[in-house]
Amino acid sequence: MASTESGTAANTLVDFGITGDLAHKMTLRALYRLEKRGLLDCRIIGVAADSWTLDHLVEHAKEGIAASGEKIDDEVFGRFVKRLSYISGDVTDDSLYAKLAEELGPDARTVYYLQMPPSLFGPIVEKLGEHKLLDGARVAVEKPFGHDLDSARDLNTRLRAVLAEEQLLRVDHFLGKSPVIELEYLRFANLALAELWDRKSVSAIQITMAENFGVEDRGRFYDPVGALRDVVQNHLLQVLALVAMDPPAGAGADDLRDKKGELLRAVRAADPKNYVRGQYQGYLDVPGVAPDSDTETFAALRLEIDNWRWAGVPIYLRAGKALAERVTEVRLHLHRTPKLAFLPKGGEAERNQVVLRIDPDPGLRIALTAKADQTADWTPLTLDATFGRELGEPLEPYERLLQAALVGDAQLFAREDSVEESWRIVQPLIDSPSPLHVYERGSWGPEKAADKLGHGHVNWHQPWMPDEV
Ligand SMILES: NC(=O)C1=CN([C@@H]2O[C@H](COP(=O)(O)OP(=O)(O)OC[C@H]3O[C@@H](n4cnc5c(N)ncnc54)[C@H](OP(=O)(O)O)[C@@H]3O)[C@@H](O)[C@H]2O)C=CC1
Ligand SMILES: O=C1O[C@H](COP(=O)(O)O)[C@@H](O)[C@H](O)[C@H]1O
Repeated sequence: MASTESGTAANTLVDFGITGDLAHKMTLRALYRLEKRGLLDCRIIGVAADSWTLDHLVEHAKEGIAASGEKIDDEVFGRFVKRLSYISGDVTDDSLYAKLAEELGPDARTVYYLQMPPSLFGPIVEKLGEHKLLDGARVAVEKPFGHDLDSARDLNTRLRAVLAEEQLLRVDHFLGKSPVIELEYLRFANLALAELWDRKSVSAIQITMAENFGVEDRGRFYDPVGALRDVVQNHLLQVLALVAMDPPAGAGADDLRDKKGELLRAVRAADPKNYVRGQYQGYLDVPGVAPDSDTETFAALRLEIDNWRWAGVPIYLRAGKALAERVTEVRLHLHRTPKLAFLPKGGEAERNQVVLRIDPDPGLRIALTAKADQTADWTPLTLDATFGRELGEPLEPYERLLQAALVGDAQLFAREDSVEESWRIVQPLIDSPSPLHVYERGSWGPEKAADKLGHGHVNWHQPWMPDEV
């Protein structure tokens, strides 16, 4: 196994897949933005199959960065380009690694970033090992990490045969989102939140990831995957781990990851009876989708956590494409207060809620109840904070993750145990998928999701949307 120097800043980023879609849409822009902030301190060696010239790659990068809405500063872009070189070749071919070794030279402290088809993660890492290119290096691999529990275990075994766990960074871009990172601080640095964060106060947790667009041009990728594997197994369960874990005992990457792993271990394997699958009308016409596809574009499920903090609190997750809004949020419903005689109508007020909006326009809402003068009834009262306004503009997820990979901070990457536990949790839903319900584009998914999962608890709440400007 290669030796590890986790924590040592890299001076070289080898970007496998630099000509691909993710690079074009997101990661080249993230590197450019790091350059603009003065946070990029390495050379970048791009690797892909295309026999492009460096000039072609530079033009392609510039066009992709501009198309993402980023205003390009020529001086910054010039500095960024000076860092770039490009090697073309097939990653299954040994000659590529000979070229790479020559380009790296003896002094490289390298991060290999694999934004590549996942079937190539194993072969690339093994070739790097065979060519003795892994000593002191880190390897960041994109999602998905496996397509079920067995394949995730196999991939772990294969990668761990040549890499120490500290060298392996499993990317989940949700872990780079600032409100997701903020969860740990908000929860544990504020008594006002910390004291109500358990089953004594919380009656249900709902996590929603809604997208108001369909699969568009990604049919070939999406159809064999579906919503459960695409975003629930990874993004939503990672968020749940941060929402529900106990406080880490220290500041190290493993202190946090220990607590996340512990929480996920306490989540019961999902029950197919508490799972609703949907497919939006028109999905079957998307190019690349099988004409009789049974793939879900919507998944809603109820989970339970067997520990002292959360026993008996239903955890609802839902994610879908072509829904009414684009919004991702975490919502805690608190218990009802007693029916006190002096309160309006002597009746029940709405439950208080705590909402963390992850996207768009991250923020925190506390939903309370008041009685306005002159009225005989309850009036909702919300206390809202918008992080952008209060806390300043954050790094974008890929800026943060690429920078963390380069400086050797593993905290924002998923560890082996949490990835495998997440697959264990959703595996029964993969093995026994529930029936598929077709839903209208622009709706909130199949009505079944509300009926079937909500009964006896709380129904899905309309997400908190940013104010119209
Ligand atoms: N696209 C997205 O929005 C997202 C993608 N991801 C993940 O990122 C990874 C990459 O996805 P994406 O960019 O969409 O994929 P693409 O198919 O667009 O790009 C794949 C890259 O891999 C290169 N490649 C493929 N096979 C070989 C080979 N044998 N030898 C050398 N290079 C090769 C391609 O080079 P060439 O073009 O020259 O053939 C290309 O640069 C995947 O794991 C995906 O799941 C994660 C989140 C979002
Ligand atoms: O990983 C993925 O995430 C995106 C959503 O990411 P976001 O940062 O825009 O919320 C999702 O659209 C895609 O299907 C999935 O592969």
